[in-house]
Amino acid sequence: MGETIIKIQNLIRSYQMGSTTLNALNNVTLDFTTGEFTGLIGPSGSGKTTLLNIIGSLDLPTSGSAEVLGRKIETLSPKQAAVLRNFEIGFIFQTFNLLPVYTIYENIEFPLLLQPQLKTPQRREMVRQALEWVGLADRAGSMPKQLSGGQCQRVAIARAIVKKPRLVLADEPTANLDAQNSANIMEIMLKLNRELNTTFIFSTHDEKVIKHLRRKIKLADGQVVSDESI
Ligand SMILES: Nc1ncnc2c1ncn2[C@@H]1O[C@H](COP(=O)(O)OP(=O)(O)OP(=O)(O)O)[C@@H](O)[C@H]1O
Repeated sequence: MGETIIKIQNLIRSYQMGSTTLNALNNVTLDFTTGEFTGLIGPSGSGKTTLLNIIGSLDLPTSGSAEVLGRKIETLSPKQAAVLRNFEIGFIFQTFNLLPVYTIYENIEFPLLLQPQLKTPQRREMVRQALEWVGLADRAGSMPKQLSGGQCQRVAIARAIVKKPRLVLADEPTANLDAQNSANIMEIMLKLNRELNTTFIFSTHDEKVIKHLRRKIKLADGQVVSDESI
């Protein structure tokens, strides 16, 4: 059993829609430990992205608490939340979110520039290593538009892991990929999980992701309806 790194307690995230309140998350209590390879699974609108966003300190609970890597998300100032994200959490999105006017190298280097203590030679070595992890060492000088969708997602993975975060949050990472590319990026993430013990939490309804998960948390209408580990 690994160390508990995320503790979610009685979490509610609601949105006011005119006179009605919609509970995107409705009393969620969950723990996550180091080295998990876990998915939040559920139909559209079940609250997967909302939960990932709160864990990633991109959003705040309405009530309840979310403790992530020793910090209570609901108590962080915007600056403290940014520090947590910049230093300790990697993000992967379904739309890749690469910066189109920068090279692949620069895209991967970008999160390292937010850590001023890292000097150029260190950054260069870290980017080189991340490119190798995802099999794109020969494309450092390319622009995102010269790469396929699968290659762009591999760049996004490299960007997420270049700072060796303890936690990677991946929101529907295979949504825009075909079967072969999905298998490929899952293989890369499994390898990172195995070799660096990086904790991965996915939001997904893709069977190509689900079949690799060691823990499956099903959400429906903002609530946890099952939580199974193999
Ligand atoms: N900014 C917002 N304002 C109002 N309602 C919102 C907002 N963001 C999310 N919601 C609502 O919260 C609920 C949960 O949304 P969420 O995006 O977390 O679902 P999801 O499971 O990730 O869905 P999908 O698989 O489609 O991405 C939905 O009913 C959604 O409409």
